[in-house]
Amino acid sequence: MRIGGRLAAAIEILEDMQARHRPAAEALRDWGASHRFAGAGDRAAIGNIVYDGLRHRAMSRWRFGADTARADAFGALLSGFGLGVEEIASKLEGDRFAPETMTDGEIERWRGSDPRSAPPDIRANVPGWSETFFLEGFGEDWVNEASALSTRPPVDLRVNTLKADGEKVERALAKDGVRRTAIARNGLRIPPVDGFGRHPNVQATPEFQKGWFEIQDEGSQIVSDLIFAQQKEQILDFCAGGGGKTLAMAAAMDNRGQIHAYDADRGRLAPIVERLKRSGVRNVQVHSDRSSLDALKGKMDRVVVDAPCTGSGTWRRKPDAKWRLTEAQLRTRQAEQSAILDEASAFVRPGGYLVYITCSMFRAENEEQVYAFGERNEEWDLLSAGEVWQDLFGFDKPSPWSEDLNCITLTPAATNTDGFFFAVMQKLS
Ligand SMILES: C[S@@+](CC[C@H](N)C(=O)[O-])C[C@H]1O[C@@H](n2cnc3c(N)ncnc32)[C@H](O)[C@@H]1O
Repeated sequence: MRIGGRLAAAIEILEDMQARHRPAAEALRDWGASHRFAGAGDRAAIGNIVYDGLRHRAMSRWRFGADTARADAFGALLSGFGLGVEEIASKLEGDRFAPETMTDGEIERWRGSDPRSAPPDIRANVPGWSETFFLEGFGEDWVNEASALSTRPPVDLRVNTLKADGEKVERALAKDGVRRTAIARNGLRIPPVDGFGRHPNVQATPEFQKGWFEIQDEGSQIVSDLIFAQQKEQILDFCAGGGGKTLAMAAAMDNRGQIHAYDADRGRLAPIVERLKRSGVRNVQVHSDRSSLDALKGKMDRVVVDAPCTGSGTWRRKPDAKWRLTEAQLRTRQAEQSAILDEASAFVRPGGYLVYITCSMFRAENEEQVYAFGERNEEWDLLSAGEVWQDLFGFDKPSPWSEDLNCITLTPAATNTDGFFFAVMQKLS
């Protein structure tokens, strides 16, 4: 397919998403199933236009003055791919599969609009309602922080130290352009792709099948490190999901001690079994039944709450989610988070630790939850995650956001990772 056909397909998919309120991955998959002639390269290229269209949606629609899939898709080529107006016109010329090229009116509107004069939420490419929530956490830096969520993400790998080391994996994937991550100790990174490029399918490699590495964003690796899981400890991973952090902790513990992995949603927990096997993890007990946790009350050295959240820290990877999220959903997540913190805290032994993690950028889901928990429960102390950071990563790495060295927030702008929040509290008695 030429660029015109790819652009037309992206517009069709974006229209479908808008009309049926469906996630991008689902709309792309259905389009692929009904257009079997399109090869892997075409699908990836169409995906890039769709995802960049969603990443830059607010600014594209503002500049074109149109709330349309067409504005998203042309905006993707202009802002995401960095193509010029003339360049696009010449690429579409004579292509019978291309959509109508940009009209004089559209070009005039695009060129006549100055992005710097756009309202802050447009410059940040986020929903208007979220401005207040970004402002609470990042103050006058909020537009810079939020707009970094519109960049393309890398693919990050965590070397599974139970089976391999960094050099071994780096050698095996050298042709894929992997390099060491800046902060995470066992991380490798394949940088974001340009233009129509696509990342290699590293999950298809024999090294992945052998369990040498996992796909895990560097931010997720860093917070897994900050949990500071110690060999011989008893740890409850209360929101284990597919086990991303469980696996990282198991490797940090060198398969010693015991991790109990639980999730309220059995479907989300299910993949963990296969992943544990592939990774050679032997110190994890999976609990799909809540009642099987009863015997652990008051006995755990650490309890990890990787809470359900808005996922605003992952908008680089899931830009459709930012346009679907509502303030009401954020409020629902907050209520869940405080209930889960209260429930999970009962498993911590006196002197033990409660770790709270989200992949949200919003203070309302992060510091506010931790401070409110402290007010409800006086026998807990908020510890300095900043000191653990310095012990683990030193002083020469990109710095996370931290009001007081206690809680830590990673962001694409600050640490070049997905957005993550980390806090740890100790039970005094
Ligand atoms: C951010 S995800 C966990 C991701 C996972 N820890 C990882 O690293 O791959 C949050 C998880 O919390 C689970 N969850 C939601 N409500 C819960 C509850 N009341 N108790 C336990 N888990 C819950 C969800 O099913 C979801 O899998």
